[in-house]
Formats: sequence, C-alpha cells, structure tokens
Amino acid sequence: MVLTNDTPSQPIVAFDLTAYLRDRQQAVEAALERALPLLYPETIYESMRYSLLAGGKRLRPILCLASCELAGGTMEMAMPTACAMEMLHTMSLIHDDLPAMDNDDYRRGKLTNHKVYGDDIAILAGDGLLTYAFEHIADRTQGASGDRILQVIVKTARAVGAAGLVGGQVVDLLSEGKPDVDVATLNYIHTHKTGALLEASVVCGALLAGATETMLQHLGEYAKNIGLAFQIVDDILDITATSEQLGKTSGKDLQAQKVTYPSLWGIEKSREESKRLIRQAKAQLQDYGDAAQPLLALADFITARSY
Ligand code: DMA
Ligand SMILES: C=C(C)CCOP(=O)(O)OP(=O)(O)O
Ligand SMILES: [Mg+2]
Ligand SMILES: [Mg+2]
Repeated sequence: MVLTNDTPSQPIVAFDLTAYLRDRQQAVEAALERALPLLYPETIYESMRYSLLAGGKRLRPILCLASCELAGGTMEMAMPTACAMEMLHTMSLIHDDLPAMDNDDYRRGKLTNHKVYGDDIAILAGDGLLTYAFEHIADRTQGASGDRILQVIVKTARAVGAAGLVGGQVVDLLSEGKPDVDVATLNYIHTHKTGALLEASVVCGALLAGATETMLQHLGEYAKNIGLAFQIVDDILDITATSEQLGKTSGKDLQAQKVTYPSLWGIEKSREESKRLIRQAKAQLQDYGDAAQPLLALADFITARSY
C-alpha cells in the first residue's frame, strides 16, 4: 500500500507503508522472540509465547518505535518498551477472550489461549505477560535515563490499570445487554479499553527520546484520535468482515449485545467519524514535516485496514 500524505501544508511525498510495516513487523517479531525464551516451567512459557508470537499487526510497538524516532531517539532505545506494549496488548487479549469475559474461541486465526492451555494457565499467562512487560522495560532499556524510564513505567501502568484498560473493560462488560448506553459511556469504554494503551505506546516512545512538552502534547492528541478511530473501525469490521479475514469470530458484538458506534449510528456514519478522527490526528503532526510520515501513514492505515 502506498499512501500519499494529504495533510494540508505538508509536501506530497509517497510513503511505502507496506514495506515500512513489513520491516518493522520483522524487527518487532525478532525482538519479541528474543525477549521471551522458553524456560522452566515450560507450560507457562509455551502459553505466553503461543499468544505473543501468534502474529498480529504489531501496531502498538510500531507506533512506539516511530514516535521515538520522530522525537530524535533510536529504534534500539525504544525496542524494550515497544515489546512491552505488545506483551500488555497480548495479555489483554488472552483475558478478554476468556469464558468469563467475551468467551471467544479464535484469535489471530488460531484457537484462543484458554482453548489450548485451559482457563487456569491462560489467566496465569496473562499475569506473566503483564508483570514481565514492566520487568522488560526496567531491565532492558538502554540509552535513556532512569528518570525517563520511570516516567514510561508510570504512564504505561496507568494505561493498563483501572484508570485505563481495566476500567474500560469493566464498563464494557457492565454495559453488555443494556439498551440505553449513551455515547459518553461508549466513549469512556473506547478511550479506556483501547485508546489508553495506544496512547501510551505513542507517548512512551517519545518520552524515552526526551521529547519536548509540546511534542508530547501533539503526540498525545494524535494518539487519542487514532485510538478512538481504531475501536470504531474494529466494531465496523466485526459487522462487515468475515471470521477468516479477522482471525477471530465476527459478529460477536451483536450476539453479546455490546453497544458500539455502528449499533448506535450505523456503519456509514461510524466510518465518517473514524475518518474525521484520523484527519484530526494527522493535523497534530503538521509541524514536523517529512519526519512525521510514518505516523501519518500509520494513522491512515487504521481506517484503511481490513483486519
Ligand atoms: C478488546 O476489545 C479490548 C481489549 C482491551 C482486549 P474487544 O473485545 O472489542 O476486541 P476483540 O473484538 O478483538 O475481542
Ligand atoms: C484492542 C482491540 C480492539 C483488540 C484488537 O487489537 P488489534 O486489532 O491490534 O489486534 P492484533 O492485530 O494485535 O491481533
Ligand atoms: Mg471485549
Ligand atoms: Mg473481545
């Protein structure tokens, strides 16, 4: 996919997103493989690796690496944090798919973790990934000061805890089957269960590189907008895409009576809203010229994606 940068006041330069994603996905896969070797007791490491190394778009680590580079840092400096974001995302998926939550049998085209290893090991695999993510940031980050690493840990912990992802998942579950969920509640669910970790991924990359307050603010706004757009698109795809395309059972939101943007507004209006959010995200990066190309293209990828 070659996307042109259509933000006003930016030069029109083609950016090969397909090649970029392929390179970055490869780098992230290799780093994840190295980060989590198979140790004793093998069952838990096998279970953690089963989900962590099952593919996926690797969007969160790629965003983290890109924002670190935009802020003048290196890919190496951000790689442990980038890997941690994927560990946390994987933890959230393993737990989200459990029978006590969304009860899903497929993820990334494979049986879900609990279907292979059982609920007990799947819960522990999530716990293992959650804790290891923080160990990995603290233990493996090189080239950034202890102070910056601490800021990253605080930001990330907040993003996955009750003030972030956990809080969003709770309201998502409590809203199931309710016919009167309003847009404010829906926005809370989306910005917390999905947006918070995406935002942390973007902001932490830049924090490691010592970005200015202004840049952190721009990147935070960029990330909030793409985060909300991401979940709207996810809910559209749940209706319009096949299980094969998604690698998970489609049509689950309707079945579980989840309130979503498309259920409230219909597919067309939801699509328009996601596009508006992406335009708003890209507008945050207008001061950064060509250096922002990866993040601009990644924003477009969120609405263009089909899985
Ligand atoms: C998943 O949300 C969110 C987290 C934090 C795992 P979801 O249940 O809407 O996503 P999916 O359709 O991928 O299960
Ligand atoms: C947070 C949500 C909505 C779950 C899906 O996330 P992704 O679509 O990023 O899943 P993978 O590419 O990592 O499989
Ligand atoms: Mg869910
Ligand atoms: Mg789910």
